[in-house]
Amino acid sequence: MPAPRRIIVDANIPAAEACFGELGEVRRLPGRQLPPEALAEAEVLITRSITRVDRALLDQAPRLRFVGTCTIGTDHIDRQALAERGIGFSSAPGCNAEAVVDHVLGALTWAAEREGQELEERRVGIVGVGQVGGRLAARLAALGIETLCCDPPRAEAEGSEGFHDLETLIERCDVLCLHTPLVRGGSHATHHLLDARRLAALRPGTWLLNAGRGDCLDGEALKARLAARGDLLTLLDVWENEPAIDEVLWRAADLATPHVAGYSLDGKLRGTHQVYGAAMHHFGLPARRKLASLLPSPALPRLTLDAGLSPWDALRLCIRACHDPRRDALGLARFARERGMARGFDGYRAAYPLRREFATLTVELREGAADLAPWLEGAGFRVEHR
Ligand SMILES: NC(=O)C1=CN([C@@H]2O[C@H](COP(=O)(O)OP(=O)(O)OC[C@H]3O[C@@H](n4cnc5c(N)ncnc54)[C@H](O)[C@@H]3O)[C@@H](O)[C@H]2O)C=CC1
Ligand SMILES: O=C(O)C(=O)[C@H](O)COP(=O)(O)O
Repeated sequence: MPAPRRIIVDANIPAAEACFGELGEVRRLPGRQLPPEALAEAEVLITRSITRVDRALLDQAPRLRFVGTCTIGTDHIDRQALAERGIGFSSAPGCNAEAVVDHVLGALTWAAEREGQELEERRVGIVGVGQVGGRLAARLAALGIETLCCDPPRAEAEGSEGFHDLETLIERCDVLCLHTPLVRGGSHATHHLLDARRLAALRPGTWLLNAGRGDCLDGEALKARLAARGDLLTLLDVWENEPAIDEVLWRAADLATPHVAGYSLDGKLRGTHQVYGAAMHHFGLPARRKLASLLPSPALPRLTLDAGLSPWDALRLCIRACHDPRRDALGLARFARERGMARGFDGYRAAYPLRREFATLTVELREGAADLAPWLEGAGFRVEHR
């Protein structure tokens, strides 16, 4: 198959030239508004989640031979339409799952501090136990936190042991973390999975975190519950109608971030690299570029701890050294104030500060702090003893 010459990439894809430049001429464009003249010529289209690749877009792109999305989620892609036109496709499964889990730990440890509790006092329900939810369950278990998992598709395929239904999680958990993909039809649809009835059933004091997709939760119903009872702690990273999100819900949320849970540099570059590999394979070409050559060394490679910190204080310190979700909440607020919500939401994401994953930080423990090792390793940091 001849190599493609015209490649469109979303403007916010790091290392796009280094990778897709091996195929042909790379043109960066704003993903929400791809110009018709560029689509008319494009043979390869590489997106993130903000480009709706549907029949209307494909009608404008008659030369397209491959579409890639450097994201985990694929709800913005009409895969049936691609298949019908014989257009190759790849997403980047798992690419930023570690980053989302880092973000969840940052958000939950912040909530615990705000409420004057430790996380181990709460039972965490995980809805959607795939790449993200599964890794979250593993890290929470390593920290000694009780978790209940809900994943009906997995329960059906693998047997129900270890899985619970959503009603049980709502009834028994103090924290509910939503990590489902957006699925609009079928027996396991997730659109408004947390609907008015389920939101009303949440126990007073529940911490509700959504880092799946905004449409998995009925925002109007959540707003109504918060206005009527104000008895939930809400940690929202994804929203209905991004980027023009509901500003009343945004103000009501306790921690409101602009869909950046997966925004580590590591996660973004893994996404680019996975899709690059798939595109090269599609065109029968060798993928020579190595992921390691794209990743810079971390700006904060090491931290040293000595005796004196409790495990949770040590964890909070290391977590915040890598990623503090409050910075993203403040960033969204500032950008929204300066530019209006829709432009501010996208603007903050486009200017996202450098963030590396917990696994890039080595925590060196002096002798008096050696007993912190299981906690720090459990949370995802590398540990060395001195
Ligand atoms: N906030 C952010 O920045 C990010 C958000 N995401 C979102 O998180 C989603 C999950 O990511 P992964 O874990 O990597 O995907 P995955 O495909 O590995 O796992 C999703 C899991 O959800 C389960 N599931 C499907 N329908 C369900 C239902 N009705 N109830 C409960 N569970 C259900 C599936 O069986 C699967 O195990 C993505 O599809 C994406 O929408 C992903 C990355 C970053
Ligand atoms: O990977 C996914 O799925 C995500 O939700 C992305 O991390 C979101 O990033 P953008 O595609 O909105 O840049």
